[in-house]
Amino acid sequence: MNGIILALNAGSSSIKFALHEHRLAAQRLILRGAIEGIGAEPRFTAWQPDGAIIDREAWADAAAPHEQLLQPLLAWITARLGAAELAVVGHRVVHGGPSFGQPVRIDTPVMQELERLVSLAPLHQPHPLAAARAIARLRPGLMQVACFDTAFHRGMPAVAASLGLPRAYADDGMRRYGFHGLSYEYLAGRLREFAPELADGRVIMAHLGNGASLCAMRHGRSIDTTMGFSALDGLVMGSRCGSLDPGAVLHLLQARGLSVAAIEHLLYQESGLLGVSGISADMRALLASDSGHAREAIELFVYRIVKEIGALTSVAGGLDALVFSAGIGEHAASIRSAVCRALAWLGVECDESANGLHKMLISTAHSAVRVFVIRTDEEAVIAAHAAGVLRASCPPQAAAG
Ligand SMILES: Nc1ncnc2c1ncn2[C@@H]1O[C@H](COP(=O)(O)OP(=O)(O)O)[C@@H](O)[C@H]1O
Ligand SMILES: CC(=O)OP(=O)(O)O
Ligand SMILES: [Mg+2]
Repeated sequence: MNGIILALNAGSSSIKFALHEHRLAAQRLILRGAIEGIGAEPRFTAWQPDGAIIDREAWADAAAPHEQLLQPLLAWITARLGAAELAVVGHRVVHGGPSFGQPVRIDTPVMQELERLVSLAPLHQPHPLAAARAIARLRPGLMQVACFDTAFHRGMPAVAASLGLPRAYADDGMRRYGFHGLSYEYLAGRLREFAPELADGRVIMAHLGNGASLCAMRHGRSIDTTMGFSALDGLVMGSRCGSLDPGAVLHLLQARGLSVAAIEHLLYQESGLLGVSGISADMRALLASDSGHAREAIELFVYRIVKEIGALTSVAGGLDALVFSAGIGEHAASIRSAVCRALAWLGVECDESANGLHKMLISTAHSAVRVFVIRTDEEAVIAAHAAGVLRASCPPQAAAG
């Protein structure tokens, strides 16, 4: 099976994409791109594999939602591809619910099942579904594949997945699912490549982007993670509060009289770094600010990471390696440094000069825990999964190519 694979990753504040060529069962990156700052100042950028910029422009008006940005994105991709044909489109779908534990071809029943999960991930789930519908209209017959953030955590021990609710609710799919699984799958693969002696050990990965979570791994598999039933749980994020006493939700409903829609908006869109700082959900803006509220927001962000690393270290029975990734984890040296300082009791020792240079290994030779910065690539995992589903659907003689 040969052809071009489009991987689409609609996150909460960005749409990232990549084009890969699939030939002779190997994948080659052609280009990658992103629309960032969605909801504030959408900017489109496309890069060659070596990082050179192909195109950069401000796009549409500030209020344009994900859906409106898809049309110009698809037009740009089509123009760029020229005569080359897309063979398959892979989508990052945040929630697979109880039904989907591996990548699946999107058809009408799958689409209906995924629509039912929108309320569990209102910031994310609608975007790939809207994209899949738009692509089906423009290119009927083109195979589309859903790749799930939740799938990586499917094998989590039952005790880690339990919400502690009565059994009937658990039987009905109310469990801790975990997210950012495509990123964790990529990071686990990379760690195995360059530090195979650590890949089977006690590892905590920190995916710190607009959405943020931690994942504890043994043998490269998830044993627990900070996000749970929804992508609201765990760490403080750009505009999500993270772990919240459920009593606070009852209070908002009963004593404050907020509607369900207002509470959903409050918890997903108005809280976290944005809510605490009153300035921005964007870590860059907070780091550049001299406001006391921005400092408080950053302090809370770091505090929750440190606290949850403590909990996950207990679950893993110790810590051999800590990996920072995603927008903040890859670029914000001061955040990494603050987390490492607070983990000195675990024997974590950051090499500040390597950290400042964003080197891949940022712990000192004496550190009891090796600390890495690894650039994540969810799109590469999406492309590999999409190619796998396409290959599996090809007749054997075609699949040989
Ligand atoms: N150089 C940087 N310094 C600090 N934070 C950064 C930097 N670059 C990106 N970020 C932060 O990364 C976050 C976005 O991460 P990303 O993984 O791209 O998000 P998404 O969840 O939309 O995929 C934002 O908070 C942004 O401020
Ligand atoms: C699940 C999630 O929070 O994703 P993102 O970080 O892309 O918002
Ligand atoms: Mg992301």
